[in-house]
Amino acid sequence: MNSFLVQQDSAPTNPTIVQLSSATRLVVKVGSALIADTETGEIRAAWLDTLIEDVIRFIARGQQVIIVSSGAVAVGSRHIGELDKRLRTGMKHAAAAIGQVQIMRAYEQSLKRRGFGVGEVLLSSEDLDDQQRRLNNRGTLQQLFQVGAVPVINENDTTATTGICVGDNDRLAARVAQMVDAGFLIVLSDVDGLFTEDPHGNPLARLVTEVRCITPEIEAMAASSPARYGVGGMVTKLIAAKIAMDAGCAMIIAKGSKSYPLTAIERGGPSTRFIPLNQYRGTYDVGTSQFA
Ligand SMILES: Nc1ncnc2c1ncn2[C@@H]1O[C@H](COP(=O)(O)OP(=O)(O)O)[C@@H](O)[C@H]1O
Ligand SMILES: N[C@@H](CCC(=O)OP(=O)(O)O)C(=O)O
Repeated sequence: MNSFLVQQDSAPTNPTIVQLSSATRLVVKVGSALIADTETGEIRAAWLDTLIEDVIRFIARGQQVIIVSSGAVAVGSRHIGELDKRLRTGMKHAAAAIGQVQIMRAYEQSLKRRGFGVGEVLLSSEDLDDQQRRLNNRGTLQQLFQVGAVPVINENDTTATTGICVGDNDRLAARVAQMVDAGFLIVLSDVDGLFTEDPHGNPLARLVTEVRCITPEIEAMAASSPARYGVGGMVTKLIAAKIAMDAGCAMIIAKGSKSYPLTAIERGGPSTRFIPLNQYRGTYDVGTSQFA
């Protein structure tokens, strides 16, 4: 049997409803193009409100939700008049420092309207590599849940340079999911999921709805990002999927640009689901590495 299923017809829905309610803990990763308008760099506050409503609904049913949010550079660039250019490292740090404040303010305002607080957690690669730091971060996240604050994580961009950074929030989110033993990592992006090729390059590319094993064939589908602020494209999302699946966490990639993006996934909207071995209900032949 194939290790992935390609959606063959034009119906924009998944055949299986995703049971997000089954997880105690979820990590939701928000891509730059969702939080910041791609043309103006302005925060998409109305959209953010609908995401937060979804998050609060999950919390109300007893789940813990951690948000990993990109967008600091995209939002900050607008404030330093560099929206149209690829930024040099120093300028990127400045943009991130400015943008991060704006983003957190938007999360805070939206959560406050619903009676919740927000906790900003900025992580570097050392925070994830070092066991003691990982334990400290886990503890902090747990405390935030207890006091009714939703953790919003980003990479500590002002200190991140090549070699000492995670580099993209797909991997960061996967490592956070691993750190907190999340049941689901939901990657909200500007595409419905993994396609057989970059759909922006080939409109005939087909959506892959389910991946049980990241084979070289799957890896060959992924390209990097043509977007101005997106980092890594599908390449880093597949690396993230590997990290998550190895940790027993299912990962979902879905387009998050419309209102209530988590509700859309739960209602069976289009997505790619990466299912780890421990959640797969069929049989797996270790000898042939095949699913049946
Ligand atoms: N096989 C593929 N399937 C879907 N998207 C792909 C693929 N290969 C490359 N991409 C690109 O990846 C982009 C999403 O990644 P990115 O721009 O980094 O978004 P985000 O900000 O959500 O992380 C898509 O817009 C698409 O152009
Ligand atoms: N830490 C960066 C995000 C980098 C990143 O991975 O962006 P994206 O590919 O849009 O998730 C920022 O906040 O601008």
